[in-house]
Amino acid sequence: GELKQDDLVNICELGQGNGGVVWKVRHKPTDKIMARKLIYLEVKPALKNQIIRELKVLHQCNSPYIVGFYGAFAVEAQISICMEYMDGGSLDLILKKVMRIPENILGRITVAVLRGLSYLRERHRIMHRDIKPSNILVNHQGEIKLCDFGVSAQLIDSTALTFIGTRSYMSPERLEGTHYGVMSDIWSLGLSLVEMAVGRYPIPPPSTEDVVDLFKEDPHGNRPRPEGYGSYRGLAIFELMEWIVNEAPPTLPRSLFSAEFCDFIDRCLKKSTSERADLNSLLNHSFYKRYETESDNQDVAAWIRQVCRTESDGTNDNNHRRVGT
Ligand SMILES: O=C(NOCCO)c1ccn2cncc2c1Nc1ccc(C2CC2)cc1F
Ligand SMILES: [Mg+2]
Repeated sequence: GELKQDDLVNICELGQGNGGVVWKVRHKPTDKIMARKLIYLEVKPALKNQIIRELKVLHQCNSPYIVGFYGAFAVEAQISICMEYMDGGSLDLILKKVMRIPENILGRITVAVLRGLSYLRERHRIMHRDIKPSNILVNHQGEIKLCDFGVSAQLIDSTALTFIGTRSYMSPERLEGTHYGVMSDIWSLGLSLVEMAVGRYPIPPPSTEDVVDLFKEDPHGNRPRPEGYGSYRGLAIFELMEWIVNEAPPTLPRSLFSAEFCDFIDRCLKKSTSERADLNSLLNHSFYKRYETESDNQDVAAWIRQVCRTESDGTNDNNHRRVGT
């Protein structure tokens, strides 16, 4: 049945994105645990009703690679989007816990994102529009799913001016304001994978010694993160956008990653959309092929357990309390 505010009980806050806050809630009538995103919108009632109507299309968005949807409603100026609770959280938070994500896990993430993008395009004729680590969620079953994609055109229009992220995963053509499409999602995927592989936002690209330093292991096999590690101390947002449009795209260091992974990234991060790989060619790339055969999610489930265990019992040096952002 329809979700309504009075049936939801707050358990704890899961996070604050630009323009939205997400709560872990319990739906009393069904005792179901959900994630409830609240988006503050001062729009005329007609537009609010249109947004809710457009969000209801999410009931038809059923894929193993898309976060489940329970319902959407508006109370005054707040839009609520109630979705599947993913107990492993988003990949940006995971990345803060570990130094970087191993290539085999990035391969499984790549399979899930490409299959999620294909599902959205083939079945719903939409692109994601906001691929980045914080919009890729995982759970303890080892499932990897997409959220926060542009299903409601009116919500996109109503929030276009406020939802500018702090760091840009936007493609050069999108930053230049020319037409863009799912090719822009491919750029964002490439940039997100480089960030998760190296352990820091990749623009401006880390120097070779930066990367060697990022990968230096102490004898115990991992290194506590020094202050400010991973948190982006570089360019201001406008300089960053200029860099993306004018400078060469980031690449992966070939000495630390497989040739297939490096090639996959290079094809995603072509600045010219005509040279950039499209969805179908990536679904035939050797890097994707290497991981698409996995029949279950046990490898990811084991990794998530290990990451969450180290965070809880603090066995891992990675968990030194980090100051700064
Ligand atoms: O939340 C968003 N941006 O995040 C910025 C604010 O933290 C956005 C943006 C544009 N959108 C256009 N239509 C929807 C959304 C949308 N939210 C959203 C989309 C899909 C789902 C699926 C059920 C999983 C959940 C969602 F919350
Ligand atoms: Mg988000």
